[in-house]
Amino acid sequence: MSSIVYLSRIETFSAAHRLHSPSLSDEENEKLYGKCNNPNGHGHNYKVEVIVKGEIDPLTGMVMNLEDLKECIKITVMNVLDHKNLDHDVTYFKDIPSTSENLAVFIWYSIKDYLSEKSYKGILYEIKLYETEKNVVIYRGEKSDD
Ligand SMILES: Nc1nc2c(c(=O)[nH]1)N=C([C@H](O)[C@H](O)COP(=O)(O)OP(=O)(O)OP(=O)(O)O)CN2
Ligand SMILES: [Zn+2]
Repeated sequence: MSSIVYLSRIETFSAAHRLHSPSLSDEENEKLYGKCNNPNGHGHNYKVEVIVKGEIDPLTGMVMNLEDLKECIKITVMNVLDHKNLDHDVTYFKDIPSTSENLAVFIWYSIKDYLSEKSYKGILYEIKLYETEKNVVIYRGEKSDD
């Protein structure tokens, strides 16, 4: 019987954003998001933890080569999000608010697609995104029924 192990890597990136929903009026946005709706935005030093899950390969002793995970995060997260304005530089956030919840889902699908192309299909287990030291979002690819 093979052991199932969770392997994790953490990276940090800096990005600016403004919480603003295009479906709401300016007044409603200001009321809902408060200081985070500041028209000129604000920034965070985000921390993202990417966790993969799988059997230990008996030949290599690894669930996944960490060099591959490092490269994956560099291409899907760092190159796309680090030192960027999420709302202006990332098309995904053109029409949806750049909350941590939406950002975690964006990162999940970017990493999932990358890993699938690299023969690591189904290995992604969890994205844990720290917007601040106190505000943390977890996404595991789950969807509601509706
Ligand atoms: N559900 C969510 N609520 C909020 C989000 C979010 O992404 N999802 N984001 C924000 C702001 O962007 C930002 O995170 C708020 O920062 P801040 O209040 O400074 O962060 P802290 O809570 O860590 O700081 P305190 O000093 O403890 O207030 C707002 N809401
Ligand atoms: Zn913010």
